[in-house]
Amino acid sequence: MSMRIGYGFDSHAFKADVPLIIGGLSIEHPEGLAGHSDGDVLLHAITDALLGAVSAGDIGTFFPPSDPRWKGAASSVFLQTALEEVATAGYKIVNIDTVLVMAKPKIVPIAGELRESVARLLGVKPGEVGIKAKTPEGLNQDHVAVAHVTVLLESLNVPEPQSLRTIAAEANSDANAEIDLVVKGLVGDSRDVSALGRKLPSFDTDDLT
Ligand SMILES: Nc1ccn([C@@H]2O[C@H](COP(=O)(O)O)[C@@H](O)[C@H]2O)c(=O)n1
Ligand SMILES: C[C@@]1(CO)OP(=O)(O)OP(=O)(O)OC[C@H]1O
Repeated sequence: MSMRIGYGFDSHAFKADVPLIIGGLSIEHPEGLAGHSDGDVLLHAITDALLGAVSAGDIGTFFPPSDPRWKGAASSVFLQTALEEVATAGYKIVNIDTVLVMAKPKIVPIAGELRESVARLLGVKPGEVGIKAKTPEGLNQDHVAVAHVTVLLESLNVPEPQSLRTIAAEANSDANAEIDLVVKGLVGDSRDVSALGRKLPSFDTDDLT
């Protein structure tokens, strides 16, 4: 089994009169996050962490901010593409850990809901998602939301070539037994069908002496 680690970061400025969406969750707050898309800072950082873990580029290479198709888009669309890249590379998520940095709103009271939302979007259990928060103390960034994300992946369970051979051999012998049964059903037990499908000499071998 092989493991991969990914790291993602994003930041968005707060903006009046837009909905605040973090981790796919609508949060009651007087301001939302500015962005070309819905500005979901956490889903953008998770998307980059997943893409980075499988060396598949970053969110902007798949969804350029210059492309009008992504104006106001739900960030779950970006996340879905990153999940497909992870699966195509032959990996699945082990766990994910996050830090949100913002002065307001307080994250801890809604951390449970955030975990549920992110876990649902990722197709993992809530216990595999960590949500933590910090204020931007001393950074003079009270009007900005920042997200840091790490993700751990492990390779999908692909059978070893040896067990594939065993599966093929078993399937083959099952098929042979089934053919024997069908032939017996058709011609009855009076004929020996065990040699059907095998090459036999067309002359009597006793004649060889
Ligand atoms: N937006 C936030 C920021 C912080 N918290 C919680 O407060 C704790 C103290 O934060 P400091 O940045 O002052 O160290 C932090 O550990 C979080 O539990 C929060 O809920 N939401
Ligand atoms: C998500 C994209 C999609 O156009 O735009 P934004 O919502 O502006 O988000 P950002 O994290 O600044 O940039 C990544 C872009 O790909």
